Amino acid sequence: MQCGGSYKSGKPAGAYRIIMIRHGESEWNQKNLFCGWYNAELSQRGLDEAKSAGKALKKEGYKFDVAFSSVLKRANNTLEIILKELGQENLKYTRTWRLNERHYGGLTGMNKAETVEKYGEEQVKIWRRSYDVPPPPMTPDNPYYCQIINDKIYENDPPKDKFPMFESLKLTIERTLPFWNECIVPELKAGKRVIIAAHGNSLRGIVMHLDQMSKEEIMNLNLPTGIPFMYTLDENLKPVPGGSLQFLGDPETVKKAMEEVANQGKKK
Ligand SMILES: O=C(O)[C@@H](CO)OP(=O)(O)O
Repeated sequence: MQCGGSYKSGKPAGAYRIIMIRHGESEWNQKNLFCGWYNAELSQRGLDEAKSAGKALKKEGYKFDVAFSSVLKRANNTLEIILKELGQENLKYTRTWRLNERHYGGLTGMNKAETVEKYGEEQVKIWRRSYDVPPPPMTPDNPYYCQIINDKIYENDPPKDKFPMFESLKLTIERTLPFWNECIVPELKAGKRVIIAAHGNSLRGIVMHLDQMSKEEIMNLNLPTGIPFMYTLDENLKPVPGGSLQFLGDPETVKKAMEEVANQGKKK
C-alpha cells in the first residue's frame, strides 16, 4: 500500500497520513495586523521558517504526491519553498480560496494590540478565536476593500455575489470542509502522500473537524507559523490514538510559538 510512502515513523497498517502547515510569518503578522484575505508577503523570518520546515521534512524522508494551498501568496510561497527543499519544485499544486485565511472583515488592516486598547482583550479574543461570532463586516471605506475585492486571485472564485465581507470560524469551516471532503479525502483514500499549506484559521477548522473539538476547545488552539504538523487517520478519517496534531519540532519551541500567536491579541 502506497499511503505511507517514505515516512519514517511507524504508521499503523491501513492508516492515512497527512502533513499540514500554516504559512511562515507574513509581513502583516510581523506588524501585528489583522490580515485575512489581504495578500501579504512572507517576512524574512517567514521565508526562513518555510526553509527550515522543508529541511525538517527532508530530514524525515518526506515526499509528496499531491499538494494543496490557498490562493494567497504567503501560503503558496511557503509550499513552494518546502517543495524546493524536497527537490519537488516541479510538483503542480492546487490553489483554492476555500483554504484561504478567514476573512477578517472590518478588522482587516487594524493593529491587533491597538484593537485590544480600543475594544478590550475579551472582545478581541472573541473576534479572533470564538467559533461563531464574526468580526464586523468590511465596508467600502476600509483602506483594503478595493484591493481585496478586485484582486486577480479572486477572478473566478468565489462568485462576486458570494464574496464574503467577514467570516467567523464557523463560516470559514463551511467553505473549507467541502473542499476537504471532496478534494483532499479522495487523494488520501487513493494512497497519495498529501501536504496542505494554508492558514491559521482554515487549518484550525480542519483540526476542529478531525478532532471533533467543541466550540470551547477550539478557542484555545493557536497554530504557530511555519511548523509542519501531521495527522494519522484511521479508515474512517478519525485520528488514531496519538495521531492528532503531531508537530515536527521540539515541544518547547512549538509551545513558545503557539503562545506568541495567542499573545498577538494582548496589550503591547
Ligand atoms: O490576521 C490574520 O489573518 C490571522 C492569522 O494571521 O490572525 P489571527 O491569528 O488573529 O486569527
